[in-house]
Amino acid sequence: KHEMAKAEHNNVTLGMVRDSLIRQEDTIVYSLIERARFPLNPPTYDPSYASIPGFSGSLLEFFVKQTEAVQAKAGRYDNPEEHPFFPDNLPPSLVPHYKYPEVLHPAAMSININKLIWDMYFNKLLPSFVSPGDDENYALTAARDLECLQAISRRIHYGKLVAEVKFRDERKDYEPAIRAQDRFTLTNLLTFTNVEEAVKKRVAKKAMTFCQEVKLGDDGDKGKYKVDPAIVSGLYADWVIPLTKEVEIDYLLRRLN
Ligand SMILES: C=C(O[C@@H]1C=C(C(=O)O)C=C[C@H]1O)C(=O)O
Repeated sequence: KHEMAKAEHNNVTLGMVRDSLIRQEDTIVYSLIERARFPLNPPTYDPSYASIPGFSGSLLEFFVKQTEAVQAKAGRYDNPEEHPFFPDNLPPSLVPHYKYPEVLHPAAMSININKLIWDMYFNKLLPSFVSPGDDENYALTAARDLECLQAISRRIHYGKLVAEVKFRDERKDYEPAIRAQDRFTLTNLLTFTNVEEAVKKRVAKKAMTFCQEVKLGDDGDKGKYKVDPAIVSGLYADWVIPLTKEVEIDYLLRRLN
């Protein structure tokens, strides 16, 4: 059903987890492409745009909170790989409980850095890759924003599984650093610069491939992309990779609790 089911029997490898991270790159790139179909559409984020009875906040916040409530009832957040942006007051799941294997240390449950992801997305990323303007498609715009947020959040919080596999593989190296709560040593242990470089290169290449305007015949206007590939690889370099490592460290610091 998902990577963590395999980890239960200790047969998940770092390579398998990395394969999932690679597959998630596609989802993230495509979600950005779909959001970039719309301009910024500022009223989506303006609390004074719509007066929704019984709700105070922007249309975007309304859309996310309501969507997360429905998805919670459908069982989405029973999956340890999924993290809500508004975890307080989420309704309980209404579906038969799927027994997810206890792969991660229980302390993993308390790790949710979606506030950081939310702020990065709306304050830094969104203005950098969509065109200014307003086409009044606010509900669709909010739906595309949530797709981007959920894809990015899932990838970053996968750092918990990456950290668990690394811990199991090299317990003797990680234990002393965890007991010392030594962030610096943990960061050195879990960092694979060659892998990070490969991630940034591959993401840029995927953006070049997925984002290009496909023309029949050769009418020569090369180089036009739906989303600037440099912005996509910049997202990984500046946010996705650093925040994934933050999750790895937060998880490892709690691993021996
Ligand atoms: C996710 C991992 O941990 C770190 C984070 C990486 C990333 O976010 O892409 C890549 C390599 C590591 O520095 C990994 O080792 O695969």
